[in-house]
Amino acid sequence: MLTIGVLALQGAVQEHLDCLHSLPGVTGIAVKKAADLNGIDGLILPGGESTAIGKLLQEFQLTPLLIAKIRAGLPVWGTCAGMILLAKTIVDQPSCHLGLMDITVQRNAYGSQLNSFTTNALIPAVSSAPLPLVFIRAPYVAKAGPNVKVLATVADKIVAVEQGNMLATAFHPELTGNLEFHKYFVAKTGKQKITFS
Ligand SMILES: NC(=O)CC[C@H](N)C(=O)O
Repeated sequence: MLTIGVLALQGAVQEHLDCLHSLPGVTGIAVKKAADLNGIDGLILPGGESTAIGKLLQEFQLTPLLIAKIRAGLPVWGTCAGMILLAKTIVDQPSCHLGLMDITVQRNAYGSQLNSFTTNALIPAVSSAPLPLVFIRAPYVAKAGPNVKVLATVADKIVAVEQGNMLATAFHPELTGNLEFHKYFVAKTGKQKITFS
């Protein structure tokens, strides 16, 4: 059984847990405090509001611990606000949060909540069929370093990236009913014991 944590300070936590629980051989747990990080095989940083999540990480003294665990190789996947938390640089902001991924992100890059949209894209690394992508006050990657693999672009903007043990998507696979991205991340935890049909 693989255990995947979902950072549960704010945002779309339950939606990710529901997706994880629908995968055979996978259990999802809500991560609220340092002790919850023990024994997890991977961690999802959900969408929500990156400033709020960043503040709560500081308040609960989780920032240095998370940085250390991810640097040590803990597989992590940031969705939307989670992508912003992972970024080394945030456009027009003097500081970052975890600052681990070699990407520059533009927050709210598509406008306000009203400009949220859904589209489909083929992401060959993840699935042979086009995947539904939901963008909600989403960021995009304005710049990616040489060690960053671009997994997906939409209208020439980078929206999914991978760097070693880190995966980040500007969109929300947990809101689509399509589990391909969750399967991809679970497989990425390195324990390929699980093969999904
Ligand atoms: N859906 C999301 O996670 C939105 C992210 C949010 N706009 C932020 O900047 O933190």
